Amino acid sequence: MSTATKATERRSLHVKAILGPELYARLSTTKVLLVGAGGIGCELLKNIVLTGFGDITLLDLDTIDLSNLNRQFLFKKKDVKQSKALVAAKTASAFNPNVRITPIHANIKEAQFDVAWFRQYDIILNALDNLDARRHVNKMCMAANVPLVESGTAGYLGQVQPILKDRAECFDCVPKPTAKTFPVCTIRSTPSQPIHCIVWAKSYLIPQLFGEDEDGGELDEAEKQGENAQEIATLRKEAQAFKVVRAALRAPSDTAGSNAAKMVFQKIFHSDILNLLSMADMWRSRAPPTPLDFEDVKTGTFVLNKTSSNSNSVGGACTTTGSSSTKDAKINGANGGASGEKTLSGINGMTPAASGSTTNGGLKDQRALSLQDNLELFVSSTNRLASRLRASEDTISFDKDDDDTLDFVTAAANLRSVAYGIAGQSRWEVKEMAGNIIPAIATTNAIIAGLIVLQALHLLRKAYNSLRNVHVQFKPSMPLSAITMCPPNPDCGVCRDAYTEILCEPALATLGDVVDGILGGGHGDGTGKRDVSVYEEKRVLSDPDWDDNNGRTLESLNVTRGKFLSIVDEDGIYGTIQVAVGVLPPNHPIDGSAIIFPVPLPIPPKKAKSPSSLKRPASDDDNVEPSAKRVKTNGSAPTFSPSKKKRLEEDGLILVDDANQQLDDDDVIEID
Ligand SMILES: Nc1ncnc2c1ncn2[C@@H]1O[C@H](COP(=O)(O)OP(=O)(O)OP(=O)(O)O)[C@@H](O)[C@H]1O
Ligand SMILES: [Zn+2]
Repeated sequence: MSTATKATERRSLHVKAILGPELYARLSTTKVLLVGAGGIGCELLKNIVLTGFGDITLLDLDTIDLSNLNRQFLFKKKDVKQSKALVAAKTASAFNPNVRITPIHANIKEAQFDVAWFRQYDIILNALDNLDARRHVNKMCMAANVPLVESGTAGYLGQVQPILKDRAECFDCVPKPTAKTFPVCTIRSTPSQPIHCIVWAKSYLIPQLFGEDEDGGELDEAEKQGENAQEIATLRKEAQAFKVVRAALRAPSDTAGSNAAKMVFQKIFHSDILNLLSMADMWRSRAPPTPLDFEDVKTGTFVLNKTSSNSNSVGGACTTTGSSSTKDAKINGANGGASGEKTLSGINGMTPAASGSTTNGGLKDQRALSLQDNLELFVSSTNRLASRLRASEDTISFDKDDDDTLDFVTAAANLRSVAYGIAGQSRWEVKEMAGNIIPAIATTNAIIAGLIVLQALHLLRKAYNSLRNVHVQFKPSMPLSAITMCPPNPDCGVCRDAYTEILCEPALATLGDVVDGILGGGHGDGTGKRDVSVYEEKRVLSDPDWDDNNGRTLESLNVTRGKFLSIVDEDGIYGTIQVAVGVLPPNHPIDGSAIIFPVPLPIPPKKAKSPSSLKRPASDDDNVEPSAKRVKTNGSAPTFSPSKKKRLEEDGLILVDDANQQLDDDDVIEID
């Protein structure tokens, strides 16, 4: 026996003693899937290897970034840009010579990872950082009936949730916390905090300048609806002005394009602010903004309190009750002493490293930026983005890791902050706020990874009474709270559905054949032919009054491997049947049937509810009813031209027209 093997044996003595010989022996053949090799994933991989799990599949779609190295300790600097799954598997294999780790560099949502693939595992451990992937794995685990341990951390906070179909709540049983919301007016007209300016730059300005062109359709529509004509005229003027600067940003750099950055600046920080000032009602209870002037800022002669003289009231009063902005802010060295009295430093927003200086101390990203710094950054980042548009990119959207967009958002948000007398932010802070980043804490990840293993062991032992939802919380008196599992939410649109699977050739199987086959001919099976609607995600493929797609193949409807058909009972008597689409086995005869149906057919549970409370198949982000009254589709996903509001909402923000408006709690903040 080699020395290494002896050392491993010695080390496993403790684990064996704790787990007992039976469970310990079982672990070596237990097939575990670990999804995510990031902060939690690295800790967890180390834990399960050392616990004695012998057959691990590790899946992650990403490559290693330099910024991962502070906490994802399975990676070294030389590994940057390599696959996380491959490197983590290689590093952790050395911890136990008996472990087999199969790395997969892929997205867990890919079609190849269908229900049959999930079913091969004894347990699945999630170490993900986004809701979409979490929801996907949760649903696949419901379909495959495999236990799952879900987890997440956000700074000092963390959570572990064991999930087992029919026994405990699934990930979607409980609505997630509502996203941070801002009234539209606060973002568009009356910001009072740095975050308002950052959201404006990231979610409004970037799409306006670098996103898809707006067709003005929504204004035509608003006009038809008889909305305030004057306000619509103002918005049209604004849209027209955006068209001009958009064109300049795309024009060759030796023509109008050379001046594009200045044009954008003058439009958004001068003309638009003058327009806003003309709405006198808006500034009755709050300090008005100050228009900025490009040349004055550039030459250092800009004076902050140079207010607008235009005071025509055109209404448009905003219902938001934003606090008035403080106008005694100072511009930090902005004017090179030209006026002396106006200096806007980072004020509250300044990091210690940056305090007192614009040029020295701390990391480059953490220093406070002067007004002139911001102007320079604005011009250079606008020019960089414009040259990308001219070169090849049709549209550019914000990405915290895209330096050009981050620089642009930093500069634009800070310039707007100057206009509104709000504290400026360092690039670092803007990245954190715009990217919704909560700094990851390695210790929290480590605690959570340990708790995941404990819950996984309970699941494998079938010690269901020992399962707990565990929270790591910021309470010194009780840093951990363990909550007894709740039964599934009877209204959950994911785990209360009946899951089944067909194996088929999607190019031959028709929608009608699949649905008829699943419903079956009579009692004791799929409960027979009845009025149903059929969906794929949010697409309606058929309903009792519309069967145009029934003769079409699944392939032509884009319902292929890894996807689900949801069969919803229109009378509200039975629960929804979720039909997972899988592939025919390799030995299936060429002249065999195009569809293999499950035996026995699924029996959807009877619902206690009235037809009026019909629930659509769960989806991740809207509250549309399930019935066939939704957008019908011939197979391709419906396309929208999202309004500005919608786009802002897609950024994770719910925009309300009025600060008092009630919100649905369907939207969620992700924790990572
Ligand atoms: N759909 C997915 N399929 C596979 N892996 C995924 C998927 N979504 C997220 N992941 C992986 O989950 C891991 C989450 O880890 P973590 O929260 O530490 O994120 P990170 O990207 O490493 O760090 P940061 O976001 O702070 O830069 C990441 O490695 C990410 O690539
Ligand atoms: Zn559920």
